[in-house]
Amino acid sequence: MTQRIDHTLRGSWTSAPASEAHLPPHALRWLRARTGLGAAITPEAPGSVLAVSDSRLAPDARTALAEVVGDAQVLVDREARLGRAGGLSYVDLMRRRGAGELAIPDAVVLPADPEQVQRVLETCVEHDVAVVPFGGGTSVVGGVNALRGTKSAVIALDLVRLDQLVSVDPVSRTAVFRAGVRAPDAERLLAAHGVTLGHFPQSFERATLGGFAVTRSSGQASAGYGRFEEMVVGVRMATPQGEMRLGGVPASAAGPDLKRLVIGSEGLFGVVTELTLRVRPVPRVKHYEGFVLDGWERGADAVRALAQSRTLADITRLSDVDETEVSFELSGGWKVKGLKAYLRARGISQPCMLILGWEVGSPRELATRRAAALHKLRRFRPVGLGRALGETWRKGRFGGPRQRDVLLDVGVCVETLETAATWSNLTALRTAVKGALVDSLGTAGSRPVVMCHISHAYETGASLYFTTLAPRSAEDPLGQWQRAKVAACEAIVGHSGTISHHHAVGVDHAPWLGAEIGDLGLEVLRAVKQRLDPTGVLNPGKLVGDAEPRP
Ligand SMILES: Cc1cc2nc3c(=O)[nH]c(=O)nc-3n(C[C@H](O)[C@H](O)[C@H](O)COP(=O)(O)OP(=O)(O)OC[C@H]3O[C@@H](n4cnc5c(N)ncnc54)[C@H](O)[C@@H]3O)c2cc1C
Repeated sequence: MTQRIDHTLRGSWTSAPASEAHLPPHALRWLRARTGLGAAITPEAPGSVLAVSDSRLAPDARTALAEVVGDAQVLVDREARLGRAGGLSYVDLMRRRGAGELAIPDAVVLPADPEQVQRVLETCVEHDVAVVPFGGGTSVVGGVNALRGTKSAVIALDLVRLDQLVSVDPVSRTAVFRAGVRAPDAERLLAAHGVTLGHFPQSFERATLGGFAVTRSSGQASAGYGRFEEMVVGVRMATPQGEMRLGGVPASAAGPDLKRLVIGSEGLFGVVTELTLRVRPVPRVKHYEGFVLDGWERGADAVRALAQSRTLADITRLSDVDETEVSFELSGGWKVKGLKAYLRARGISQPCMLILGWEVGSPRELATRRAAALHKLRRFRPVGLGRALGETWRKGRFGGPRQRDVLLDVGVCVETLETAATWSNLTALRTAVKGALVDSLGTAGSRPVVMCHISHAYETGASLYFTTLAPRSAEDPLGQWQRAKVAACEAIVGHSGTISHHHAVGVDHAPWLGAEIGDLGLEVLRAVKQRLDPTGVLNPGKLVGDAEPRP
C-alpha cells in the first residue's frame, strides 16, 4: 500500500527514461521541419536543485495530525512534498524542470479510511491548516496546486491508502469503492467479478475514482459507457461540518439532486471518501477501425449524424487535418506518402481520420451496431482504412503523455485544452480557438501546429480537444503558454463554449467560470462552501475561491 505511493518528483509522466517513449527519429525530423523547432534547447534544472523551503506546519498541528493517522503517515521530507507539488499540466511540468516557482505542500498526510479523513479535516480546521485533497495528481488545471490561501500552512491529503473495493452487487450491477483507488486497480478488481466501469481517460494509468467524480471526468469510451458522473450512484463525503452520504438509488425525485453538487466540487466542499458506481459486464468483443473523411466540416457532419441517429460507436473520435497529419507522421507505422497518394486517388484532399470502436457482448451485437453506423456514414463518403488503423489507435491510446515527455525534452511547448459547444456553434468555435492559439504561440521563425479532435459527441453538440506543438520560447517558456491559454479561454467564452468539457476548473479556469454560470451562480457555490467549510480550509484558490478576475 504505502510502498506504492509515488514519491518521485514528477517532471514527466513516466518514471522510465523518456528515450523509451515512442517518438521515432524520422518523426522528430518531420516535426523540426514542420514547426521550425531548433536543435538547441535550454538545459533544464535537475530536481535536486529545486528550492524547497522548510515546512511551515506548526509542531502542535503536526502532532495532532500524527495522533489521527499515525506518525509515519505525516511526511515532511523534501521528496514527499515535491512529489505532491502540483499536477501534470505543461506549466506544472515546466516548473519542476526549473521554470517559475512551485507551490509545495508543508506536509503530506496519508489517512487510512473515511473516519480518519473526517478527523484530519476537523484537525485542520482546529489548527487553521489548508487541505488539498490529492488523488492521482493528474490535474491539468492547477487543481492540486498546494495553495495556502490565508492559512498558515497547507497539507496534501493523499488518498492513496483508501484503495479498497468495498463490495460488488452483481444483481444491481453496482460496486462500492474507496475514493483513492486508481483506475487500473479498479478495473483489475472488477474484472474478478466479470464487470467493468468502462472509464478510460488518457490519464487512466494514474488517476483515481474520487478524482474522476469531483472533476466530472470523461473517458475515451464515454459515448458508450457515459461520462463518469453518469456512473455515480452514491457518494460519501467528509466535510468540516460532518459526513454527507448521498444517493444510492437508481433515480429519485426527492428534491434537487445534492449528489450532483458533490460531483464537480473539486475538493472545495469536502473530501469524497467512498463511491457507489454503476458497472457493466466486461465486453466479449472489441472492434476498432479507422476511416478517413474529406475535410473537417464533412467529418463533423458525419459524427453529428451518428450522434443524432443514436448510432454512435462506443469510441467515436474525429481528428482534423492537422491532427491526422501529425498522427500519421508521428506514429511511424504508416507509409505516409503512399497513404496520402492513395487517399488523393480516392478523392480525399483534406484527410480527417475517424476512429470508431465498439465494445459489445457478442459478434451479433457488433454486426448490428456497426451496420447501422456504417449505413449512416455512407453519404459522407468515408474511405475505410480497416482494423489496422483502429488497432494502431487502440495500442497508442495511453501513449500521449509519454510522447509529451520526449517533446518536452526536445524543447516543444506541448499542451492541450478542451471545450464543448452545440453543433451549430462548433465550427466557428474551433476556428476561433485555433486562430487564438496559433497567433499567440508563435515566436520568431516558428510555425506552431494546433490540432483538434472531437472525442465526445452528443445529440446536441460535441467536445473540441486542442493539442499544441510549438517551439518553446527560451526566454519565457511559461509566459508563452499562459498568454496562449488566456487567448484561447477568451475565444471559448466569446463563442459560447464551456470553459471545460472534462478537465474541470481548478485554478486555471476559475477566472472564466463566472462567464458561464453568472455572478449569482458563483454566489450559490460560495454559499454552499460557506455552509460546509466555514473557515475555508479546503482547496483555497480553486473553482470559485479567491479567483483572479479575467485578465
Ligand atoms: C496526460 C493527461 C491526460 C488526461 N486525460 C483526461 C481525459 O481523457 N479525460 C479526463 O476527464 N481528464 C483527463 N485528464 C485530467 C485528469 O486526469 C482528470 O481531471 C482526473 O479526473 C483527475 O483525477 P486524479 O485522481 O488525478 O485527481 P487529482 O489530480 O489528484 O485531483 C483533481 C482535483 O480533485 C480534487 N480531489 C481529488 N480527489 C478528491 C477526493 N477524493 N475528494 C475531493 N476532492 C478530490 C483535487 O484537490 C483537485 O482539485 C488528463 C490529465 C493528464 C495529465
